[in-house]
Amino acid sequence: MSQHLPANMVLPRTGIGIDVHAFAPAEDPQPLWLGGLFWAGEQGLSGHSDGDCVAHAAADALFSACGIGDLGTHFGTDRPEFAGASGVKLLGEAARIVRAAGFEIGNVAVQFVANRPKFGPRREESQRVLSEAANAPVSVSATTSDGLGFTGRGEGISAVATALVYPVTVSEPGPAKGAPHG
Ligand SMILES: Nc1ccn([C@@H]2O[C@H](COP(=O)(O)O)[C@@H](O)[C@H]2O)c(=O)n1
Ligand SMILES: C[C@@]1(CO)OP(=O)(O)OP(=O)(O)OC[C@H]1O
Repeated sequence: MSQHLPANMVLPRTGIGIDVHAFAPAEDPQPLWLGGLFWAGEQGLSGHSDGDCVAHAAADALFSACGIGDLGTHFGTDRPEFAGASGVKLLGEAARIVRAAGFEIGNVAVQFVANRPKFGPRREESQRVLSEAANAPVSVSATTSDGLGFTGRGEGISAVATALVYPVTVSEPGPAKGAPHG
């Protein structure tokens, strides 16, 4: 498909990502990693990796924006090297893949749904860690689902993310100033 755009106009591209992880069962407790941070004393999430659904949703939104598949395409659960991998590492790797595919990242916005952990006091810290991983602005917000659904029952955490990317075109260098024409 070809798009007809005015000369010199570059369209940014949006992407979306959703990720959900269940809390690990009491008989197999896990540390909680969320938004790139360790949350001492909080119930952890289960997963092939560290279960950081905020970082995963952000990575998925980046892949979605570029049209280059999703988390499973790049970090499948059949890949032993990603067992226990940190969300920060996966987000950093996703950003590297996105740039290798010819895009730059405008920003990523993530919201997660959970009763706990109480996110507000650590928002800045989380945004700093994730933004450093992506080398682009990542904002994170949180909400409860007012006690409703699996997040309300405390069975797991869900996260949704959007991303904005734009294609990077490497322009040919023009003629040097003063160079003869023709
Ligand atoms: N895990 C969470 C959930 C929410 N917050 C903050 O509380 C605000 C109110 O949440 P409601 O679901 O009751 O609307 C929300 O806007 C967040 O600022 C939080 O810090 N951590
Ligand atoms: C991240 C991967 C890979 O370790 O495993 P999980 O931690 O299970 O996470 P999920 O969000 O289900 O995405 C699939 C995988 O790519």
